[in-house]
Amino acid sequence: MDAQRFPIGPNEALLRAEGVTLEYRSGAASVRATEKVSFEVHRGDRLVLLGPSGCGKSTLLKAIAGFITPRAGSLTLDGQPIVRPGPDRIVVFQEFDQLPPWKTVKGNVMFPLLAGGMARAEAQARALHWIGKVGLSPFADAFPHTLSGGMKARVAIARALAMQPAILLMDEPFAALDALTRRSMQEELQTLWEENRFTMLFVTHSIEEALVVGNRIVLLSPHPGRVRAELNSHQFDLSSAGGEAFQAAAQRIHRLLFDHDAPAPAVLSTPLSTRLPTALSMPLSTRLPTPLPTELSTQLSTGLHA
Ligand SMILES: Nc1ncnc2c1ncn2[C@@H]1O[C@H](COP(=O)(O)OP(=O)(O)OP(=O)(O)O)[C@@H](O)[C@H]1O
Repeated sequence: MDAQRFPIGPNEALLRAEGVTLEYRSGAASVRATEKVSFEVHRGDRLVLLGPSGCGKSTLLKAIAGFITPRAGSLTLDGQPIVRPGPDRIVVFQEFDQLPPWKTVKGNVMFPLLAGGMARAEAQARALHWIGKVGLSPFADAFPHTLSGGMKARVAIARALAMQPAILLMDEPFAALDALTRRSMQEELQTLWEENRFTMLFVTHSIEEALVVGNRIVLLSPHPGRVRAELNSHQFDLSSAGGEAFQAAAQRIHRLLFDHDAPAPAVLSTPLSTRLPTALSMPLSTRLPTPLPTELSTQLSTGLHA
């Protein structure tokens, strides 16, 4: 991998959402998915959009991917307005059956590279590099139906990173996986990020996943999504899951999202200088899975502790 492809600038905003209101229209009816949402993703960030089901997370990701035009506000990447889809923004979804079943793992990863005009030999080398990075070298010639859910997730991530996007957009990529596989995928994603320092925008409605995966978290209110708070979470990883500080952070997030009597947080008034300046301060410690306390296996779809 050409390390130059994922440069980290000092405190540099790569993606900017400013006052983004998104709506779905059907005839005279319209559904407002988000309202005046603002946040920034810096180069090398692992920013998580966290909020309950229906708060507009996926819609925001679709708008950033260029499939939906904001009703109000603006989205820019590297200072340029986002007006259409492009190879600089690749989305990984949770439906891994998006992998064409008639193509091998290698064929799946090569496909968008070839479609983008890359020479076959280069596409193959690039594909094999990323297949190796996600630990699937022995399965390069396997077909998707012979792979587990976690392996399909790895192929989707390899395919996305092989495109060397400016930003990787992940829409609950591990939500369909069993709990153990989900945890190992979160860990593998961390390892990949530590090795390659790509920029990622990750959508989830799991508080624990947000704390483990992100270096910053933007909390969205229930429908229509508005920014409720922005928090640093770079100090957490799978090894801290279940610890006191982790539980306190999870409970605080839960209160911010659902306790309307909680004091209003510093929504967007958090000065940029107090945000995590770069993703470089993420500890590079080895991550040892520890069991999550059951009271914290919080899924926000219900708004209640599970
Ligand atoms: N194609 C559509 N047409 C009309 N309304 C839609 C469409 N897609 C989503 N919505 C509505 O927009 C709102 C936001 O949906 P969205 O899928 O972005 O939420 P979400 O936060 O990603 O939810 P989840 O976590 O359940 O995936 C919801 O009220 C949803 O019903």
